[in-house]
Formats: sequence, structure tokens, C-alpha cells
Amino acid sequence: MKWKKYTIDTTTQAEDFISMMLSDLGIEGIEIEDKIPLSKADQTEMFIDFLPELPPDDGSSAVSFYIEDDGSDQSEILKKVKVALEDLRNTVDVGSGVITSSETEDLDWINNWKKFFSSFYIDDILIKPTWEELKEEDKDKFLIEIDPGISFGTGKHETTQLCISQLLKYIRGNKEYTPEVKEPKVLDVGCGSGILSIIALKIGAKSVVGTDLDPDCMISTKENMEVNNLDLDLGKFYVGNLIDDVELQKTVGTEEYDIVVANILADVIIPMAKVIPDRLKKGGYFITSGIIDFKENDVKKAIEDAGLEVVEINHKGEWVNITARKN
Ligand SMILES: C[S@@+](CC[C@H](N)C(=O)[O-])C[C@H]1O[C@@H](n2cnc3c(N)ncnc32)[C@H](O)[C@@H]1O
Repeated sequence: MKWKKYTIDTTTQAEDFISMMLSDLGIEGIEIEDKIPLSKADQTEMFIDFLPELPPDDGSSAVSFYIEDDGSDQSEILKKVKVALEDLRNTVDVGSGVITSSETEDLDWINNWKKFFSSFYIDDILIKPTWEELKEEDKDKFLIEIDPGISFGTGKHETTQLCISQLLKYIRGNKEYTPEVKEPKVLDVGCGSGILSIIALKIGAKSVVGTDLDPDCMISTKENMEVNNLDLDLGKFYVGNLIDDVELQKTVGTEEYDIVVANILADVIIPMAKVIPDRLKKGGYFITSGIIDFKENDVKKAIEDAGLEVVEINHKGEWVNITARKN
């Protein structure tokens, strides 16, 4: 599929007005390029732990939009954009407003990433995207199927893999680590696509509770539970922030869990550490990742300050897992 890309030379002041104006005209694929650094909240939501150096913000911005190039005349829609841009000049400094165009191929924003997600193993678990055919030779494998939708969690990220390895160790291997626990209960903070909850249930957890800030994760998690033939009653999932939402803390419960798993960013885990011991039963484990290596010591200190004993630290690439015990 071919697309025409149009780029408006403008200012950071005008970029939000222009994207609203474009969507009012029915244009959906909009891209903004400026030099404003991301806020802490944006960084957390987008799972970005450190940012490249940007040149200083000079107030300039480029707002691009895409229109499918099916050979039809695009001059009518372009004329509407130009008129609306001129109207905006009464409200905000639009800058030059010059529109340049170029052609691009095969721009399927929603689905292109799927080309990079294919089946893979962690230990004996085969993680397969739902849209990939199950090979004949894999029919007897321990299979988990995932469609993350727009949530995080294909399982391919190092941090998810570090958490899965630890879940395998402490749930499947619980005879060694927590022999008294027969049917572990798991809390999955930042559940994303639900991948960790689903694996926990498949390898022996009795039930799971999950939380995430993003309401879309509730939909992905439910759909992935169904795809994996898990009874929806086995999991309860809530939108909210466990760090300071007292109601959510009550709903999730006190001293309920044999395992709390949280694959989020170091900057989130550090303030969250203080509410974890109250969620865990005595002898329970906190398995956490999402920690970039240069923040390992800060997270370790926060976990120890919260009263947990760090029992393991594992690395994969530049990412770290810390596992701690409530004694
Ligand atoms: C890296 S993803 C992990 C997804 C999945 N658990 C996995 O391991 O692949 C982190 C998730 O944590 C969520 N998140 C960020 N801050 C959070 C918070 N304070 N409480 C709950 N979820 C949070 C994000 O929305 C995102 O879905």
C-alpha cells in the first residue's frame, strides 16, 4: 500500500491545534516531531527508561499526516487543510505553515510490529502469537498464545523473560522454595497483555490478581485468558495505581499473596516497594524487573528499606531482575 506523507512546518505552540484540526477533517495518521523532552509521566507510560540527548527546544515542530495514495485526487483535502491552517493563525502562531509532500510504501502502523513477533521458547514454554499457525511438531508443546493488542507484553522483552524464568522457579519449583504453599496466589502489578498472569496460572498458580494504569490492558488480558482456555474466574484485574490508591490496596488485599510480580520501570518500582510487603504472605516472594542496569542499586535499596530480603539478582542484556523474600 502506498501513502502520501504531508509535513507542515510549524511551531510547538500550534502542534496540538493542528493535530486536532487534522482529526476534525477525518485524517487519522498524525505524527509530531519536535524537540520537547518527554515528561516523566509519558516516559513511564511508554516504558522508556532513558532518553537520547535532544538538541535544545527552538520552538519548531513538524506535523505530518498520511493519506492513502490510491491514485485519486488529493487536492481537495489539501485545500481544506490549508484553509483551516490559515484560520488557526487567528488563534496561535502557526509559523511558516509550509506543507511539503513525499511518498512512502506499506505504512501499516497498527500491524507492522507483528512481523517482528514470532514464536519462541522460554525454558519449555512455547510462546506463540495468536495469528501464527501452530506447527505440527509443536502440537504437544506447553503452549501460551498471546496477542498483546496495544498493550505491552509479547514476552520477547528481556524484562518479561526474566520475570517468567523466576515464576517458573518459584511457582513450579515451589517444593524447594515454599514447600508449605500448595496453590500459590499471585499478584501481577502492571499486567499489560496479561502474559505473566497467564503463565503463572498455567504453571500452577491457584488464582491471580492483576493491576495496570492502562484500561486497555484489562481488555487484552481478558482476551488472552480466553485464548489460553483459562476460566475468567481465575483472575481479577483492576485499573489503578497500587502506590497511592488506598481503595485499590484494600481491594487487592493484605498478606494475600505468595508471589507479587511487577515488571515496570525502576522509577515506578522504587516508590512501589513500600506497599509490597503488606501484599505478601510471610515467606512470599517479590519478583520484579523492568530495571535498567544503572538503577539496580537504587531499586535494591528501596526493596531492602521496605523490609524485604533480596535473595537473587539476575541480568539479561542491560536489564535486571531482583527477587526478594518477606521473612
Ligand atoms: C513493561 S509493561 C509489563 C507488561 C507485562 N507484565 C510484561 O511483563 O510483559 C509495564 C506495565 O506496567 C504498567 N504500569 C506502569 N506504571 C504502573 C503502576 N504504577 N501501577 C500499575 N501498572 C503500571 C504499564 O501501563 C504497562 O502496562
